[in-house]
Amino acid sequence: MPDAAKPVSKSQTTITELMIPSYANFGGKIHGGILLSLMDKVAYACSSKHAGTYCVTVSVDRVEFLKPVEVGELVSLHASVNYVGRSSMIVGIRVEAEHVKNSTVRHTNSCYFTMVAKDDHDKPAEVPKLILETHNDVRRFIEAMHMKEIKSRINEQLDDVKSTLHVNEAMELLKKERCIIAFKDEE
Ligand SMILES: CCCCCCCCCCCCCCCC(=O)SCCNC(=O)CCNC(=O)[C@H](O)C(C)(C)COP(=O)(O)OP(=O)(O)OC[C@H]1O[C@@H](n2cnc3c(N)ncnc32)[C@H](O)[C@@H]1OP(=O)(O)O
Repeated sequence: MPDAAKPVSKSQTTITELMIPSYANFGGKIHGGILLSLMDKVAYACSSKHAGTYCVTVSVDRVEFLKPVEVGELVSLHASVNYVGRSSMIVGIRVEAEHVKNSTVRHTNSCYFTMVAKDDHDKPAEVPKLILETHNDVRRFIEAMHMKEIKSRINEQLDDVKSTLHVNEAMELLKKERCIIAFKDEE
């Protein structure tokens, strides 16, 4: 019988990994794909601890590589379940890069992974309720509720734009953009 509720603290997970030279891109900085893969790993570990089942990644929000990560730094990814629905969980991930020699820690990114728990038949499975033990837990839960709502509004608006867009009529919008229209013969 799965737990009816679990505290946020029970599934909080941190992964720390040394950034080795083979993780670097042509510019010598750590490849974004490596960081994304670590984020996926920690989101999976954290969500499956909460759910007690296999989980899948459904959606990734607010991944922005604003500060490069260097070879030799220790990257720590701190994950916690911020919000639960019926089968979905929003996992917040804080990424920090530590330069061991000069003892500096930089916050490089915070992002949000939506994970869904699956049962043995590959169907979405109900997850335990979340026990909010601190004011931070409550703040993150409420922020996630807002995030979900804003995202759904943005998705609706984008669908609306796509379904009502008439390219020939909208070309006027391109006048100030840095693009050149050069149609080749279209079949
Ligand atoms: C460079 C080196 C590489 C090395 C590499 C190593 C990588 C090391 C990683 C290891 C870590 C392992 C990680 C394994 C995990 C995967 O990798 S999973 C692979 C990628 N993900 C998938 O395949 C998921 C595919 N999608 C699905 O299976 C289905 O769409 C889902 C997610 C089950 C949803 O199914 P559905 O029939 O729509 O079910 P439905 O009941 O409508 O929705 C279920 C829930 O999903 C939510 N949902 C549905 N769509 C969305 C959406 N778009 N956004 C948000 N929520 C949604 C619903 O709101 C609902 O939530 P609740 O109300 O239940 O809370």
